[in-house]
Amino acid sequence: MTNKIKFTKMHGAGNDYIYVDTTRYPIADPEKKAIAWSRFHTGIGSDGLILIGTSDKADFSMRIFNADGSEAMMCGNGSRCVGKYVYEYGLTDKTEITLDTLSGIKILKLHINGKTVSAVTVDMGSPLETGEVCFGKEYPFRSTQVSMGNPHLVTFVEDISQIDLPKIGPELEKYHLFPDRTNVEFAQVIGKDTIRMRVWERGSGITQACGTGACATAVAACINGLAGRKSDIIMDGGTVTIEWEEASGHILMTGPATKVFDGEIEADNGQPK
Ligand SMILES: N[C@@H](CCC[C@H](N)C(=O)O)C(=O)O
Repeated sequence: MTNKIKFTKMHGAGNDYIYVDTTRYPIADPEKKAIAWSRFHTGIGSDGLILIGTSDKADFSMRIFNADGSEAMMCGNGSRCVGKYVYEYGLTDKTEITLDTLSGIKILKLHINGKTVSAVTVDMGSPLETGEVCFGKEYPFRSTQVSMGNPHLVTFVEDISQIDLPKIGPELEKYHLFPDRTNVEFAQVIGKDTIRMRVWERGSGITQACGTGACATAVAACINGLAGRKSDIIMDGGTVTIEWEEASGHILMTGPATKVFDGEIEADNGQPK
């Protein structure tokens, strides 16, 4: 007998994940499912898998698995989509939702348009660690490390179109200074408080957008005097607005959340027998 699981494909600025309500469909071996289902030819195709569940500390919980099966502490774009999912699928009628993640409890404020959620503002908390990295002769730039619960390495360059992201992304992801690997962002200031950013994500490769990466980029820009406390981060798949609140020290991320389709998959699809 096959065990069918209902899922929803959603994206935040093009960063696409498979979402499963685990209160209805508990998922065994999520690491293996993330690998199998994220594959484009034999699975559903995605940047990873996001599990929505219950929590004794918050309204809902979120777990995020990259396409290589590794579990991450936080997902900015995913958290906005979880807000849209729980509201539009009737799991809550609240428009302010608490979300339990491995990186702490995040507060989601839903922007409602009729019966749908058009955008979400997430209080991402404070950036945890920041620091400068110099690579000496190996790479001719200075980068800024920022933790948004998960690790980011942000490098500002004069011309982002000159960056060979498929080559340098995986090299920096696994660079010896980063034992837990890192997400890699290259960014270019293109106007006042307007930054173009491209990302190589730890565990998923090039994605169209990264929410925590956008937060890290805005923080790095502010620390390095390249932007003020509020900036627009333009990524391949869309734009998010990041505000680093002075009073609280928290980062507020506002951006879109979009449903693509609902589907059903056999639980063992794509997995080695
Ligand atoms: N795309 C996400 C981040 C997903 C996790 C990341 N690849 C990691 O391993 O830390 C986002 O929108 O924040």
